[in-house]
Amino acid sequence: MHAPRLTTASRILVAGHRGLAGSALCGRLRAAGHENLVLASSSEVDLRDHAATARFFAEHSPDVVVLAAARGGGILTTVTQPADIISDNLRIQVSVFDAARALRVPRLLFLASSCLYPRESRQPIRETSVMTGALEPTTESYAIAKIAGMAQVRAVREQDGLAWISAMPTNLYGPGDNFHPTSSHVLAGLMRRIHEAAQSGADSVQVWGTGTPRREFLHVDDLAEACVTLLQDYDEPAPVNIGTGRDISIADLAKMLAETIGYTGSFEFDAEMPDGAPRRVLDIRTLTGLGWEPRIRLRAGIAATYQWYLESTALPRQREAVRGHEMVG
Ligand SMILES: NC(=O)C1=CN([C@@H]2O[C@H](COP(=O)(O)OP(=O)(O)OC[C@H]3O[C@@H](n4cnc5c(N)ncnc54)[C@H](OP(=O)(O)O)[C@@H]3O)[C@@H](O)[C@H]2O)C=CC1
Ligand SMILES: C[C@H]1O[C@H](OP(=O)(O)OP(=O)(O)OC[C@H]2O[C@@H](n3cnc4c(=O)[nH]c(N)nc43)[C@H](O)[C@@H]2O)[C@@H](O)[C@@H](O)C1=O
Repeated sequence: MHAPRLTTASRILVAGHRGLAGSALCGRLRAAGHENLVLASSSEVDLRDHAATARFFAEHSPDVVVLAAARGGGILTTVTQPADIISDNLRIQVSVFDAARALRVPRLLFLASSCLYPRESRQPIRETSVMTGALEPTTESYAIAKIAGMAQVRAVREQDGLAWISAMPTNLYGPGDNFHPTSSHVLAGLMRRIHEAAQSGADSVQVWGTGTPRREFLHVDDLAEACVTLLQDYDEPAPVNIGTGRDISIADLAKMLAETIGYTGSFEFDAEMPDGAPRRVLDIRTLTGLGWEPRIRLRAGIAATYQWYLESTALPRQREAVRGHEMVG
């Protein structure tokens, strides 16, 4: 099996190109001269639809596929919508993999997730820990869909000899993130809540859970670079971790966000909300062994993301409010 080279002539289908990861990857590919991108939003092609996905693939005949489309969200989404999450993700994965397999697409990268590791994994988590223990209940349906996706990628690789690979990104953040109050991941959700508290002069901000869980945060531009490294240089059956190898408690993340935003109030921890996994930090030696390393330190990444948030979301909303329009959430 020889993985085809990624060239500027490659037709690269990025599924999920409007999302956090997909948009950063498209930016990275275009910056390197890859203009031959095959893209469709979910309203153009619903990837849960097996027949529509097959037609889309047949029409465009991609050489490379990156599956960055998924139904995801933060801990509250995975707790409250497990049935939608397992069904949509399994269907998206099966449609995309079957369509790519029918065309014998030679190169495919599937983005799984670090949340598929067992809850009590030894830290930092090595790739060999996949399926070695019970899952974290708050993300179980999402994790099982991702594990099934990785199994399908590996099975196609074995049966058909195609150079398909899987990666497991850690918690991502950056420009283009979802800042919705309930469906977002922690960094974007807290950034918005702390920003709004600073604007309104609130004395305290609510933080979900106990603040003790530890997470690892990777800027999405580093993720995009990691995807390119894997497409260029990795062709093994084992899935690869994408992270920073450094973690931080949620309480300390809240403090770092407050320092960036200039918020001087206090935090109230809501222990009624789920904590999720007690700790998740990845062993990234497989990826650093290929020459990739994370470049954006968390404090700098948070500052850049906050700047993006102000420019894209907060300032237009403030201008609307000044003009007397209703503020939209
Ligand atoms: N964000 C994170 O912290 C992490 C993400 N991941 C994984 O990385 C990948 C990318 O995540 P992220 O960028 O955050 O996700 P986003 O939620 O930002 O974007 C997901 C994209 O998937 C597309 N999509 C969803 N459902 C469908 C559908 N039925 N048909 C077609 N397209 C669909 C959406 O397209 P549209 O906009 O057109 O509706 C959207 O742009 C996912 O596989 C995710 O599981 C893994 C670890 C951490
Ligand atoms: C990568 C992985 O990420 C997800 O798992 P998670 O890391 O547990 O998700 P999270 O980012 O939503 O929360 C991290 C921690 O932070 C706490 N927390 C505090 N305050 C807020 C808050 O305001 N919002 C959120 N969302 N969490 C908060 C929260 O209680 C938890 O302890 C998977 O769902 C799945 O989507 C996935 O792939």
